Amino acid sequence: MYSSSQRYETQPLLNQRRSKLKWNQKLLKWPFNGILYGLLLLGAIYLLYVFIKYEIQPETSYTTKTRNSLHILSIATTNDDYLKQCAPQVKCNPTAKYRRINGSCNNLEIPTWGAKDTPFLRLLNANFSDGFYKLRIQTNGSALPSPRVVNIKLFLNQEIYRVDENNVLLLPFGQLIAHDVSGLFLDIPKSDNGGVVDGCVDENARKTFTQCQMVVENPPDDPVYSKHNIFCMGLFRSLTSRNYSCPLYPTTFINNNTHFIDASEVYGSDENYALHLRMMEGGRLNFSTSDNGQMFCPFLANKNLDLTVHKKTDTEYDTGDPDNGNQNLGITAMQTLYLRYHNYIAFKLSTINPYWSDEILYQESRRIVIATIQRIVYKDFLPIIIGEDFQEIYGLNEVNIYDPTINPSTSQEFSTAALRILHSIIPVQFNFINKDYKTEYSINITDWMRESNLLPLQNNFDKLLKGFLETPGRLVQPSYNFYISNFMLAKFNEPPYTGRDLLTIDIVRGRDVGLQPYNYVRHLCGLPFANDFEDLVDLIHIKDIMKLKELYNSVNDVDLMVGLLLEKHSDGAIVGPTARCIIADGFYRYKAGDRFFYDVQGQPSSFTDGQLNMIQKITFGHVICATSNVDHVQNDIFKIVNHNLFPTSKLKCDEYDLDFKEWEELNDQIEL
Ligand code: HEM
Ligand SMILES: [Ca+2]
Repeated sequence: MYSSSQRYETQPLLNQRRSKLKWNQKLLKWPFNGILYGLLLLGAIYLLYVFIKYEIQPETSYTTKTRNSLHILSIATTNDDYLKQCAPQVKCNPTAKYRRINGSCNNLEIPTWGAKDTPFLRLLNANFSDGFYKLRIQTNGSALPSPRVVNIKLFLNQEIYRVDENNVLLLPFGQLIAHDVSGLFLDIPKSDNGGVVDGCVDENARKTFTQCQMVVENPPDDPVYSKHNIFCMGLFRSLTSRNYSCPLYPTTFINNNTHFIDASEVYGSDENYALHLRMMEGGRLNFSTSDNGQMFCPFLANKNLDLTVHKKTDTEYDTGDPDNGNQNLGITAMQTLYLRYHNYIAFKLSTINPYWSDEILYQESRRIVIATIQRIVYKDFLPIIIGEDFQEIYGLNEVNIYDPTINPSTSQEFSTAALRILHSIIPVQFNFINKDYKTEYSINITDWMRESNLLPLQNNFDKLLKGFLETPGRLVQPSYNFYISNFMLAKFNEPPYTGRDLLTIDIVRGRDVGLQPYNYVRHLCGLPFANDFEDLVDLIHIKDIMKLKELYNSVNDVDLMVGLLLEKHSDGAIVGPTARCIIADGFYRYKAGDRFFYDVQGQPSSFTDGQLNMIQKITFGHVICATSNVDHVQNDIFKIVNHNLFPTSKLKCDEYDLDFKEWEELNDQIEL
């Protein structure tokens, strides 16, 4: 499968072939040579069949029209198994104007492509030690290094304290998009009395419950946890297709959200859930109001989330992403922003078209919200991540590129490794900045996880947004901040050392879902296959290569997440070439594989020229102005603009008005 590893074996193979020839010549004299050659012929035909089926036949993606030399093809052989064995029959209405909530019927030939509860795509076949589900081991048969040890040796305390030219807003927006395209749920084992089984507390559970196989032992000399007698991290494996009554081989993982960039974190990925978020009046989404009259996602009382998480209060919000919408203050702020934006547009449309039904107002507003998110992703966000030039030559700036042969699914390599590189931009703190550009206070992100009750107090939402815009971000780097690397999800009122290590989790999650090691993915991306550790020197610093050598037995064992974090960044990008390749592949799929993408023409869902023109004027700045009391926004929304040095360079929110007249009297038949 991996041609370069074969290439390195060329010499011995030739020798073998020479000796075989002599053996074959002897065989010619053998009376049964006819049978032998018959069998050989059959074998050759079979091999040819396998080769054609699995290797030569390109992924049904990328037609000649859109394909270019930077694009990669999935060479996994299992991606169609779900379609063959488990995909439900779905009836689609090809003239429907609005995308379905669960993402089905986007592709009319393969209606489940990109839908909620369908598998992540694999770019390379899964890698499990038993070929099916057991965690990967090293090529020499020994256990892989503990992910916590990998973190300690390579990344912890290696922080670069230089600030970025990008601001903190890149973080919550990036996380919003991550949750739009990916939702991997945990398989939490329960005991007979319904309690969560913790593999750290109960060592037997590690044998009884496969879900507990991922428990991470912290080393006895752990620089942080050992001081507090914490020797174990009780992590769980992810839900598999088996949990969805689809027993695929090898183990396959399911995306709980729609794969498309379709604001599923705002509206939900499930029809009933989406209905429950709606007010059913004026096209609006349900909301709660704070003491000072501001709009927030509906407050929920006494919601029992994760048993392992202690709560300071019961304030929580009902969002389209019940799993993650409350995870930290940043993401909850984004959820709030987009709830408000939806209701703002619904209100605008209702004043233009007072006779529109709730349904039309909801769907048209949703369509506009999705379009603006897609625009921000491709215009502002992605160029920062993969670099403007690369984005251009990859073809990601081309418009109207829908291609029904492209599978829009999120790849496992994308969501469980490449995009997670951006966990390194998580800062220690969020700042709350007031109208006078003064930081009123700061909070540690890790102290307030799953506890977003600060948000509706006073003008905190506005100050937090201002903080995102005005605080320089943390540089992408091969090290997560010290708090998220040790104290994530630390329990309130207990010493803060009970927390988790996000980097350890990211490494082990890659093993959980069976990602191939770095070397193979790097090679898929067109980079030279490393024959030994030293070959990594093209992209990885020699001091890190030395550490890799101490940790791993072979260069073919290095975890994907680890290699991606260590790679030198590509020109103009904030990630290295392998991460860039996987990320670009993902965003290409979300655009070229989405029939409802906002700039697609000639579909029942297409915007009119006038509407498209207007959509193209909506920036993230506009969204922020429309939904908050922030009064100035920078043109380049993710960049730091020093207010004291350039006091007039920002746009004033009250000069920012967009009208929706292009939607006026749009009384044509709307098919749902
Ligand atoms: C304060 C900010 C953030 C925190 C606290 C955070 C934390 C987490 C946690 C705890 C997980 C689940 C880990 C697991 O069990 O496997 C996760 C998953 C993930 N994160 Fe983040 N994250 C943050 C920001 C970001 C950003 C900025 C990005 C990228 C732009 C990102 C991308 C992802 C992705 C792709 C996943 C996998 C999602 C899935 O498949 O369910 N995260 N993050
Ligand atoms: Ca989605």
